[in-house]
Amino acid sequence: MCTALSFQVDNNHYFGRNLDLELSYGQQVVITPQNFSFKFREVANLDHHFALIGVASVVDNYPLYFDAANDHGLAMGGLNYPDNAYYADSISGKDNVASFELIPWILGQCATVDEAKKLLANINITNQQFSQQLPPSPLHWLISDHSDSIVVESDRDGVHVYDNPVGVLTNNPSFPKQLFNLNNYRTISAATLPNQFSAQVPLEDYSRGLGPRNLPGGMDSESRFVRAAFNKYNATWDQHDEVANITELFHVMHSVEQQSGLDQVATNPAKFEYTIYTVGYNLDKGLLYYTTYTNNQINLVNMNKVNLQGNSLTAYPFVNDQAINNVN
Ligand SMILES: C[C@H](CCC(=O)NCCS(=O)(=O)O)[C@H]1CC[C@H]2[C@@H]3CC[C@@H]4C[C@H](O)CC[C@]4(C)[C@H]3C[C@H](O)[C@]12C
Repeated sequence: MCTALSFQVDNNHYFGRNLDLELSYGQQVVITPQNFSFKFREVANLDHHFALIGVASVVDNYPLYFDAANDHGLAMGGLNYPDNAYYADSISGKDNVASFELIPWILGQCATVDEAKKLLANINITNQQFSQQLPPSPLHWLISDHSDSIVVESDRDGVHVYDNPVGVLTNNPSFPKQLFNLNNYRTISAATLPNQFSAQVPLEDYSRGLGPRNLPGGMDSESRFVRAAFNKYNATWDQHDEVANITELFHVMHSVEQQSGLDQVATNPAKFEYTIYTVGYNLDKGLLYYTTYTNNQINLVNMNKVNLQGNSLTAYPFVNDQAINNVN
């Protein structure tokens, strides 16, 4: 399970993502500079492209991105979409892009959601595997720029590119169903509303916080979709203060985190899915902030501190140790 979202506060643009899983793929924070050569299976290679910062497993010097942003402020995350994702064989005349190539192919060339839509117009997401050990993962993708978001789903009936007016994505069911489900929560409110149950039943406003009481609290993907959207739209953002906004972003992301021990893996009952990492990108400045399950401190990696004209990857292992601030 995973959650991703984007939001804007005046001239500041952010993108957040939780990775919820019971195992690690050896992921790190990886910066890909503009002259790193992206070799693709069928579409033309990208020898010169936009620079990327994100979370990836590096295998054979290839960054397999889970989520990333480019130096023009476009961000993208791949989230689990099991049983629905369907990748086809190559089709001649189409842009045949393997599922694991989609993030670098889009972020390497597109500065905006509109440009991504144009590039996606002729796509076929193929079922080629990165390697025998790494078969294709069933994913769908959230793509966001400074003002818009779209969702890409490759289903049995073809590739769909949906406008995403709320800028949130979790997992199953398909995006149109998740978006429709928000209608069921239209009376959830940050304010405590008057008793509408019946004038004949004197119900009391006995506690603060009754307005959003029926916001779903579950770890499942429908609950997280509704909760992430409500919490994002009702969060108190600041026009100017980057630290305040990043702090708020991590509160929203952690409001849909998976606490370890609560989400047992059906196929392996000794394991529990938990929020391995949370990232928050500042899309204007090329910044990647993160926390991990065992390190609540916010860590920052700045893409501009490496030579973005270079041709080799820079990888930073996650800092997983808890940083306790000793006060006395
Ligand atoms: C599993 C994760 C989604 C989290 C999630 O939702 N977990 C629910 C588990 S459960 O379904 O509930 O049991 C997804 C998100 C991004 C994915 C990587 C993308 C790059 C690369 C693509 C290659 O083709 C295969 C290997 C590869 C490293 C991928 C591994 C894995 O698939 C990643 C980590």
